[in-house]
Amino acid sequence: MTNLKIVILGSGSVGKSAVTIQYVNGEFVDQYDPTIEDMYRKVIEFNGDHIMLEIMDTAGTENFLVMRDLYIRNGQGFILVYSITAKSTFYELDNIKEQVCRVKDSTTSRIPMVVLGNKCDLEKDRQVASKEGQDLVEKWGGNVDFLETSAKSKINISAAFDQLVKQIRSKDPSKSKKKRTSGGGLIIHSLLLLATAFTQKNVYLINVKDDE
Ligand SMILES: Nc1nc2c(ncn2[C@@H]2O[C@H](COP(=O)(O)OP(=O)(O)OP(=O)(O)O)[C@@H](O)[C@H]2O)c(=O)[nH]1
Repeated sequence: MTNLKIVILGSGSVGKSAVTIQYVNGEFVDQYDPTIEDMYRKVIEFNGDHIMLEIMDTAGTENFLVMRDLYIRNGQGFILVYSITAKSTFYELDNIKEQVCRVKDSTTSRIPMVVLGNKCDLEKDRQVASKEGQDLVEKWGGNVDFLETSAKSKINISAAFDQLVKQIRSKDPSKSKKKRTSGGGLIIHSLLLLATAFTQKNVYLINVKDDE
């Protein structure tokens, strides 16, 4: 089974955990409990294949920002979340996107990325117009998807992850490389995979939540 590593990024209290838990467990968490880091797993079917999603829900609070580089390095796809009720969380996305591109040493055209304007059930408290979200991803270029979501009302939650998986599959650089990989290349590739798995074990062991 293929494993895909997804990282959820965004400021504190925008709903990263709520979106993830709604997707994985189908329930809405009402109370606010700041995340340090949590890892969730969910098996999905995509184009006839079974895929294990490993979803890393990261900390939005300042104290844990140094960990972000590590998660980004290991991630294959990124969900950037802001809250439509807090303008500052929207402004923060430019920095987060830059950080992802810097750590991955790549651009949005090659990095699978979806932007979520969460808490869209709170229309009366809206501070960020839908068009601002759409304009942001257009400014970034590279076919980044944008959706407004509600973890509470279960709006666009599955769609967000589906779109990300679709991007990971279509932007996957290994697909084009596979054809050209020689025997030596394969050994190096396997060693790299082993090294990555070892690093990830250390990272993910901190606090693993598992829906299995
Ligand atoms: N109305 C509404 N509330 C939401 C929604 N998503 C999250 N919340 C609430 O917002 C608060 C923060 O949600 P979390 O999921 O903990 O936010 P977070 O981004 O993981 O926060 P950190 O762990 O600090 O990074 C909680 O009280 C949630 O119940 C939503 O879609 N609608």
